[in-house]
Amino acid sequence: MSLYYEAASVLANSDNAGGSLKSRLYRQTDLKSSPAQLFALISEASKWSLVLKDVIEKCGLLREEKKLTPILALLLCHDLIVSKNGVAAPANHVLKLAISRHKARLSAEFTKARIRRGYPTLESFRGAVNDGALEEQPSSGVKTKHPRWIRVNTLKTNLEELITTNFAEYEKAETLSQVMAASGSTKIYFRDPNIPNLLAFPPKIDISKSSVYTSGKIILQDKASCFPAYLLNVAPGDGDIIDGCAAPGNKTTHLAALVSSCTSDNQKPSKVIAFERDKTRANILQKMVKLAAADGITSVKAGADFLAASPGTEEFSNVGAILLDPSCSGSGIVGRDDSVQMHLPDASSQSAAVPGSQSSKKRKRTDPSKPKVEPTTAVNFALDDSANEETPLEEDKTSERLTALSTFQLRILTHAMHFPNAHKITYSTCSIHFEENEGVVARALASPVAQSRGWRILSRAEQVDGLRQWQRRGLWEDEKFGEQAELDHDQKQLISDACIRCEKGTEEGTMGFFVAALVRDAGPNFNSGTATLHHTADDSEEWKGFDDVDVTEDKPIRSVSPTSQHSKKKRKKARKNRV
Ligand SMILES: C[S@@+](CC[C@H](N)C(=O)[O-])C[C@H]1O[C@@H](n2cnc3c(N)ncnc32)[C@H](O)[C@@H]1O
Repeated sequence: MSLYYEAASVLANSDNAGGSLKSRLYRQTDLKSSPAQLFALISEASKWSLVLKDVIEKCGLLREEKKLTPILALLLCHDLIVSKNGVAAPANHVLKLAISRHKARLSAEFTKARIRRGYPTLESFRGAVNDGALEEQPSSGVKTKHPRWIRVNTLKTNLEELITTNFAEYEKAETLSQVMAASGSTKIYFRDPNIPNLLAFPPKIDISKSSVYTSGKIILQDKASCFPAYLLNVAPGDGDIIDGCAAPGNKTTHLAALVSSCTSDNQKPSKVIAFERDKTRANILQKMVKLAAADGITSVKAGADFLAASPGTEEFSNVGAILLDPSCSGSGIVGRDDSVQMHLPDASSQSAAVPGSQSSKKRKRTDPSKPKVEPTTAVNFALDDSANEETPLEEDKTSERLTALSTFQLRILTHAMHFPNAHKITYSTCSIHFEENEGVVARALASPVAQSRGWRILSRAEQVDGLRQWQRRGLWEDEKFGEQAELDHDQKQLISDACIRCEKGTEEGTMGFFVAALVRDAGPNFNSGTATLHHTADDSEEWKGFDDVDVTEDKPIRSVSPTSQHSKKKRKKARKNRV
């Protein structure tokens, strides 16, 4: 199948696959074209689609070329008249022939469209399109821009070096809102006040081809996604650290950087042990770890299920901290390629402009003196947090699915509590749902393992500087917890205040996110050696049954709710001592 047919089929998404374009391409294994090439074609064509839709309609292309669907026409027209590389097909290819015979008319209409919009040169037109200046505003009139967050990879460079070399031409902005409102070509950055070594750049900055990215000196990581590793507050003597659900590896490499920065020469170096159950994603994880120069510190357990790791074994005897970022609904993800919205030409359109139609309306003029910005034809696959979810489920918010996910998440969290020398855990999701967030944390705190091992929530006052000051905290939804009678107001208040939330579409410029830290005050060696899952003295029969649930996100989950599995009495007693 040609590149264009493949791109059209991905866009048509006839299987109704969930997730962003990038994650769909990333998952599809039967593609002939490279996912990166397909992504570049689709995202570039989408940027121009508002313009090209008019051009195609004015030429009456779809009436004359019956072989072309609106999507194919748009992709081909983009490559024929916008892309510097032209149509990527042999000269006698049926699609190339179909589009090429209209080149003169399409080019003429394209020129008229440019002049009508007030751009004297093609380069100024390209610049405006790349900056998103031609994008339609939503009907609300409010368009939230999401900054491009960049974490400086301190395993390879440092912040000072980066801003005096790679970003030497960039000016420091005073506020995040300045950056969020800036065009992609504006050279400014904002230094984040909450997370060290984190910078925000204008939303449309294209960094994926730059050597600073391809060399691993920077990681494209949303601010919220930096919270878990930082909240873990890695300290000398913490021992090894597990990342239980690691791919693609943004938090793993962040952890490795933090571990490395607090390890002194005379100390036994700590290791990051990164579990990833999915083999394909584990490959990406391995690449990311290597690129970030975290491979010396990190041991990747490719294809390994964290739930199958036996806490009591020698291999994990030195594990002091655990980061858990399990699969979730992905409802907080801000897909950067959400902007892959094609304005498709109407097949029945006439060659003359329809009065009052979009095509005949005047478009906003932007400053044509803006510096030239080349459109990206990059085939470099920039990996950011939109790839964190292997099966994002934005559309799927049914309570049944949330119950299944939270059952799995609770299982992961309680499993981590069994590691004999672990004394801190962070639990995070990129979900906005209470059931996957505060609900899981509250239920984990009430579990027998939490009770017997002394796990409690890390209060806001105890949190690391930067996150303690973060204003957006957890919430409590009685009706979704279903066991509210057993937690009093103060306990709910303590949990929600200790939990950290981020909301997408706000002036904080983050994705939707949740994180909480759980700690054991007794510290390392507490209860040492007693924990082996399913065989601990502290696991009640009910919780053992619960631990046995076979949970994979790809299949429906056997419905075993902890509510049905527990005697209310036991849970009430447990909760009383907890929180
Ligand atoms: C939300 S993603 C993690 C994103 C990652 N922490 C990052 O920041 O780049 C969840 C990952 O956990 C993996 N996973 C889910 N269940 C697992 C398990 N039981 N053991 C190991 N990995 C698991 C999934 O395959 C997926 O790659």
